[in-house]
Amino acid sequence: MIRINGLRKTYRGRGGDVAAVAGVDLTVRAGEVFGVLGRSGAGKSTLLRCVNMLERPDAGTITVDGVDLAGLSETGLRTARQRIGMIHQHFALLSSRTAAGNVAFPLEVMGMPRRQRADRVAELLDLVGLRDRAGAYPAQLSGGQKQRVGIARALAGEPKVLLSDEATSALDPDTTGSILALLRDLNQRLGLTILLITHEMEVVKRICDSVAIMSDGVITEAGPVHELLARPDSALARGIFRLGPPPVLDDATIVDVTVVGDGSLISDVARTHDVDVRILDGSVETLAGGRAGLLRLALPGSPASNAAALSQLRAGAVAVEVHP
Ligand SMILES: Nc1ncnc2c1ncn2[C@@H]1O[C@H](COP(=O)(O)OP(=O)(O)OP(=O)(O)O)[C@@H](O)[C@H]1O
Repeated sequence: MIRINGLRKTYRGRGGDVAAVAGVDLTVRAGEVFGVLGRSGAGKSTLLRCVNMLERPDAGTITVDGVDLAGLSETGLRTARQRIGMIHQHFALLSSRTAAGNVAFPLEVMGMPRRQRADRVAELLDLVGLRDRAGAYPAQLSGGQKQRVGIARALAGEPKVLLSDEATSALDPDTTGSILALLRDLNQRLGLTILLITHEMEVVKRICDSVAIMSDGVITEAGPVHELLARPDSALARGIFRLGPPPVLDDATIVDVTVVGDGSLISDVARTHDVDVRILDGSVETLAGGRAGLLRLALPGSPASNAAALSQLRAGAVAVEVHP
């Protein structure tokens, strides 16, 4: 749905040049929630703003739903942008307009007739659970309600893609949870592809199917969350599952096992090989709706004597690391 190739954007300033995006390739598949995770200054906003050409890249191509954005005229770009919604950290609502008025704004720009517009606004406010606040001004709305208005407005042009620029960073944890749940729901109900940027691992854990980790203008790791968890050197896995250094135990095999699902693999292995598996430590998370965990196990005896049990673990787990 979104293809980014060789993207570069450098800001030139008196203090020197800043390569905000220094060569990025990314593919976001249709219907997925894709998160770009990184610290402040990593280049995430610049990357996102290039995807709807609010920022003109210095080099590289961006294709959204098969359309190469760089090749479009200003008029072509305006049309393409209607198919790419965007929501913002600080909501960017017009304070002089009600919730309904804010949602109506892009429809007015599109030239939709008044009667049809009123119906569409009601439908959009319904979609985000805010019909009863249609007449409220932004100053009368909570942060979560403002973001719901922002989401309704972003969906006005029936976009296929929604860009989210730190949409929950200004919200408290409970409200963050409800906005993330809404985004997930819209993703599933409307088949909406969502590309979001965030500095919060929690956002990735809650709704992302795929993730890219960005640092100093480049992507250091990218892919579906469950595939990244299977990579032994994954920074995502290290960020999600935090275990301390393994203890030193005599005559035991210590093994870290990444599992998805209900973790029944561990009891299967214990039963099949009649081995007294102990769980020394563990971290279990719900990721994009599914369970995943990193469990640190101790099996009595050496790795060689546990070869059969280890091979069953390798066959059933996402990743297995045996400590020397
Ligand atoms: N308009 C601009 N002019 C000059 N430098 C800029 C501009 N926008 C961003 N930068 C610089 O580019 C780098 C990347 O910024 P960007 O905002 O894309 O990062 P970010 O990961 O989104 O961080 P944050 O979450 O703090 O916005 C930073 O060093 C920033 O100072």
